[in-house]
Amino acid sequence: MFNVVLVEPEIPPNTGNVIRLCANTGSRLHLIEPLGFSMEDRLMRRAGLDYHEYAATQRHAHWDAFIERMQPAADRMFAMTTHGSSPAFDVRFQPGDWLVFGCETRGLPVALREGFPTSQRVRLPMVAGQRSLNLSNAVAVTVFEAWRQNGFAMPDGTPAQ
Ligand SMILES: C[S@@+](CC[C@H](N)C(=O)[O-])C[C@H]1O[C@@H](n2cnc3c(N)ncnc32)[C@H](O)[C@@H]1O
Repeated sequence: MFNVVLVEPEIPPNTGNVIRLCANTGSRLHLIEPLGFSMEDRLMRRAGLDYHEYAATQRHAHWDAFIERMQPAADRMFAMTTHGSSPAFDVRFQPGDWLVFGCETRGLPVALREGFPTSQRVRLPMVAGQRSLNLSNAVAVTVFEAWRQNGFAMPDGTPAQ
């Protein structure tokens, strides 16, 4: 349904959580390398993921390789960032949208973030003075909001159970 893009994630359990979230919501996951860990990392293994949960995960050598391979529509990509000016709950998400998240310590690279129109730099609300949400929590909130807006439909049009 949606495409989740993690740019250079660093912490295995976060990516493990996102792999499971994508499997549970019918989303595709794109991991932009370099990753801060091996997919065989014991902390990834500890996430206890089943083989089928990896099925919707693709790795890309770097951002430009991702763009060249997937050809995402520029107007349907959203940079999820604490520096965003568009509140996530005001965006009208569509099936197939690309939701782009930064890494745990650095967030999205500034040049990449500023390549998005301000209307596509999207923020989740937080209490004033807080720094950021955990990466996998930010992905979960965003995917469920996007999915909710689209009636919790699956790619083949059937409703979720
Ligand atoms: C732990 S945060 C990164 C924190 C980093 N120190 C920074 O300043 O961006 C990891 C990612 O989660 C997403 N995220 C976390 N909190 C968010 C928020 N309030 N709004 C939008 N995205 C958020 C962003 O994609 C961010 O790059």
